[in-house]
Amino acid sequence: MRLAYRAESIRAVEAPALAAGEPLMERAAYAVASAAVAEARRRGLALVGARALVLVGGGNNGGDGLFAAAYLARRGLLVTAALLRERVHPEGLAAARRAGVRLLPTTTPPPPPPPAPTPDRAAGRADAEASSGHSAESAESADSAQGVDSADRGESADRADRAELAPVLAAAEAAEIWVDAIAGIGLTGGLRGVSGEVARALNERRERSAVAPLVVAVDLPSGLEADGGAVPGEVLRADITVTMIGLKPALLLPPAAAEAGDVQVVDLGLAEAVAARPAVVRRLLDADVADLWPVPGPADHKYTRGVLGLVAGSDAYPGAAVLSSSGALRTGCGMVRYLGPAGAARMVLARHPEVVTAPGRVQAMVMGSGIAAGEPVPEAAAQAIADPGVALVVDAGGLDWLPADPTALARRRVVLTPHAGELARLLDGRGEPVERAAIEADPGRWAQRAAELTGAVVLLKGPVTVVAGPEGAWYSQADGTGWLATAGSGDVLAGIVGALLAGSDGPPAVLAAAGALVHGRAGVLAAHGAPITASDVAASVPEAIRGILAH
Ligand SMILES: NC(=O)C1=CN([C@@H]2O[C@H](COP(=O)(O)OP(=O)(O)OC[C@H]3O[C@@H](n4cnc5c(N)ncnc54)[C@H](O)[C@@H]3O)[C@@H](O)[C@H]2O)[C@@H](O)CC1
Ligand SMILES: Nc1ncnc2c1ncn2[C@@H]1O[C@H](COP(=O)(O)OP(=O)(O)O)[C@@H](O)[C@H]1O
Ligand SMILES: [K+]
Repeated sequence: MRLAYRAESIRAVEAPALAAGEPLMERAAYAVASAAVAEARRRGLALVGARALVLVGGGNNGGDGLFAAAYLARRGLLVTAALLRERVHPEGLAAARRAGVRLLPTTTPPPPPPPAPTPDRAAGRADAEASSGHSAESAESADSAQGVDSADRGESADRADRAELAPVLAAAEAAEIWVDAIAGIGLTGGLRGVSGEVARALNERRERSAVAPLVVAVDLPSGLEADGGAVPGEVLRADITVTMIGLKPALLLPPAAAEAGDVQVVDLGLAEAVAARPAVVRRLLDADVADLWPVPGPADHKYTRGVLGLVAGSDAYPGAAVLSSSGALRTGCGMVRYLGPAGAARMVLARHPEVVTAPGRVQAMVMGSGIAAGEPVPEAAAQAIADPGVALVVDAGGLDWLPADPTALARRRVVLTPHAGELARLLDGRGEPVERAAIEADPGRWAQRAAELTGAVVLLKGPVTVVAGPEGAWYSQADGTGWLATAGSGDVLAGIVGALLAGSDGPPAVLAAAGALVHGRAGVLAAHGAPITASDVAASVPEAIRGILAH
């Protein structure tokens, strides 16, 4: 399982270690430099003489970057550190200077107090330094700036303009490696001022360049806020993110996580301490799914394995009945009872003669797939909603059938499986109008809100599937492929999750996440890099499970 921790947990873990004098920053920096070197080698880059640009912010993230710059310089790279703040980490700066890192200030120091004004020289020095390469002198100008950190004085204090950024852009142009140490867990709000400008300019530059640089982010791609999945503004997109102590929520949650590239966790020797903190985002791996999978034992019979009821499909969308049945049957439960309209039932039986259409006891019920919004509640669905012993998977049109009072479902095992459009409708119906686009911009937040408002677990479908439980933690599964974006693939998922709820007493959130993993994997296996139908996804479910259980 991959686990992500809030920034406050990371800080709580690092504080005693820092107080005890553990050299966390040196370890972090060494890991960043090593990751950059390893990836550069993998790309066939000759290290000695290669150029690296380290973007340095004013906090400890910048400190990591400066120490990493020093390591890289000692490995023979030609390293430039762009100092995006007037004040940067002093020990880091000293280390970088000792290692021969070329230092490039970018901000103009504030005007000195009257009555003895002195010329504002830093920008001039930066320019001069850019052309002369005299690092020591320019470092001094950055070091000796007397003003408070620009961030402390608000946005207007970041007085870099395009001209002052020119040397940074020139250094970026020349560099094969960019190390992003602008900000990490200390960032609040979207990147402002010079940092935002640099990130924007470098993103543009990278899009245009024939040979893209290797971008290594320190802790987080700068511009992401650690604790959520939203992208609050410009973010410097990374190929590799080396993150310290533990994953941050932004590195697992969509859409932020897509900015981070390949994420490497460096525990800095604090793995045990961080494991004692609450994880707010989890990502199941195959071994986790294997551990929870309901594998039948010798004493099992079909009723102990669980019976799943299906109220899915309609005259308008009969295929959903077949697809959710297929998903459930391939996932494996003792019996599938199809309880939808007669026309769809005939189609289900033609494809799956093993499905039972007689009413009877069920452990779980899938309802709503292939049923339009606004349809009345079918009797079988109403009975299941009223029976606290039945676990529910509620999809599509079924989302309208839920009780308005969230406490009604509070102790039930209920999983809602909307996509963003259906979630927007659900939230609107509960007095929180929100656009589909806003949900897609922060799926974790809105899935969580829907969980609070309904009392159910909410599995929000999308390129990354987010599962939110009313207790306030997420699962985030990114196991699928874009080929899964095909009509009916969500019906298959509902069947998979339903079969898991029928066959296991496990907590619904983790079973929903396991269902998303299996569905995603089945999609990948079925697709093999080519288009698939939802039926193909269902057909590949056993192969996905076989691979997982072989773990
Ligand atoms: N304390 C330590 O020794 C360790 C710290 N670590 C590093 O330190 C980082 C946290 O350091 P800090 O708490 O100093 O914070 P950061 O360095 O992450 O961020 C603070 C900097 O970002 C600027 N900033 C904040 N919001 C901004 C915005 N919206 N736009 C532009 N600039 C903005 C601030 O002015 C400041 O310069 C971690 O992410 C990690 O990289 C790790 O090296 C582990 C050890
Ligand atoms: N780009 C993507 N990458 C991975 N999975 C995706 C992507 N787009 C959609 N999916 C998955 O495909 C399924 C589509 O479900 P849904 O939107 O309900 O379709 P339908 O209603 O037609 O069945 C969901 O499981 C979703 O997570
Ligand atoms: K960073």
